[in-house]
Amino acid sequence: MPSRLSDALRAHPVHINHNHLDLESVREVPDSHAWPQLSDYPSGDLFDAESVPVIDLTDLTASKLIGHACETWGVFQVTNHGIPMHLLEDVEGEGRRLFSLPAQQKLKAARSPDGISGYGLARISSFFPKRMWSEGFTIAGSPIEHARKLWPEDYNKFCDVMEDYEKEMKKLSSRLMWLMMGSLGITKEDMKWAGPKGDFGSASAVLQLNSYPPCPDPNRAMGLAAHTDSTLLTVLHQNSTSGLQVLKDGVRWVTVPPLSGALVVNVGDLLQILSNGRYPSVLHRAVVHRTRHRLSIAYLYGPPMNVQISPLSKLVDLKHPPLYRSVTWSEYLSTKAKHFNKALSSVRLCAPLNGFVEVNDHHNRVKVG
Ligand SMILES: C=C1C[C@]23C[C@@]1(O)CC[C@H]2[C@@]12CCC[C@@](C)(C(=O)O1)[C@H]2[C@@H]3C(=O)O
Ligand SMILES: O=C(O)CCC(=O)C(=O)O
Ligand SMILES: [Fe+2]
Repeated sequence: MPSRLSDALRAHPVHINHNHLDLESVREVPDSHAWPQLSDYPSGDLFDAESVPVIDLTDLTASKLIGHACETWGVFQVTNHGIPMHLLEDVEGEGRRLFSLPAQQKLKAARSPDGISGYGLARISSFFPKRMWSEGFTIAGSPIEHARKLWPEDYNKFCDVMEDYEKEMKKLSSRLMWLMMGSLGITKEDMKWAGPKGDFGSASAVLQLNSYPPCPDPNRAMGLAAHTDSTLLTVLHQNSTSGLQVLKDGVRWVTVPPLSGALVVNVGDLLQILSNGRYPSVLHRAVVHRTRHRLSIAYLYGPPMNVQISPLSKLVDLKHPPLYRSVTWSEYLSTKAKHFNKALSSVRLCAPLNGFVEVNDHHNRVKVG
């Protein structure tokens, strides 16, 4: 059974031609990038009656607020999270430096079909007939091999910043996990895989840098198509240009506004499984802007590759039967690579008794063009 992320994904190579159009230079959206139908659900923006919760992590009631946000939104923003502002600026700066390299240089570090790290289009691109208006760079483990291809003489700064950022994100994600678990009444005794110190020391994670160049006709293009993350949770830093939208109550897209210094936290599919459906993963997408370049950095956080994740026994009883079979992150990523938005339903055991519709059911109704 694969114990490394790279081995888990090797079984499902994704063949995408990364040698794509230079999006910065085109004046019109070409047919290859024109999405026929972007109005699957209305997106309110300025008229949104309610907005994504913003939670101060030093608030004594943070755990309760987070639990409520996970149940009702599947996403929230955190402030006072302890990540130094200069590190957020540095990671954004290094991301910008990478994406502003000439296309030919970036392609030297292209992700291989059976690889996980490197430059290229989003993995989910292969499920869509149209191209997305974005490019990405994925880091799993050390970034050195790919960074060296981008900057043969000058890769240290990039690697140092990314490694510092990953270290800080790992600590923050462990803290967020306990705040989430606390809100479900789960303690260290219930989560042995959190390790003897309870710090989720052997958790796995991937860092994904996303770049969304300005687009001449943003209503016809899609930055990153609607998806849920296969994670326990994702921590996202976005620059000052908005674009991230979440599907609220299965009926409308709500923009997550950039707040200086705040970080966005998403519930992923594995947390939906672990919480036995109490905290559903959030369907989200990124739209693009006519004149502004958008950048985001996602820290995709999951359990150790080979730990079986199943509904926590404290959350299972006669009224709440287990909704999912157990699955490792490694197996789940392979399933996602094969079945995309049907992955969660494919590990489902039975329909919920409370009649609530799981987010995955909405996926099947999202028009993908
Ligand atoms: C660990 C992973 C999650 C991810 C697939 C991947 O193997 C590496 C990149 C991740 C990412 C980032 C952009 C959106 C997403 C759906 C994708 O295409 O690649 C996620 C994947 C995921 O969460 O399933
Ligand atoms: O750019 C964004 O806001 C979303 C990125 C995202 O969803 C991802 O990397 O998984
Ligand atoms: Fe995502």
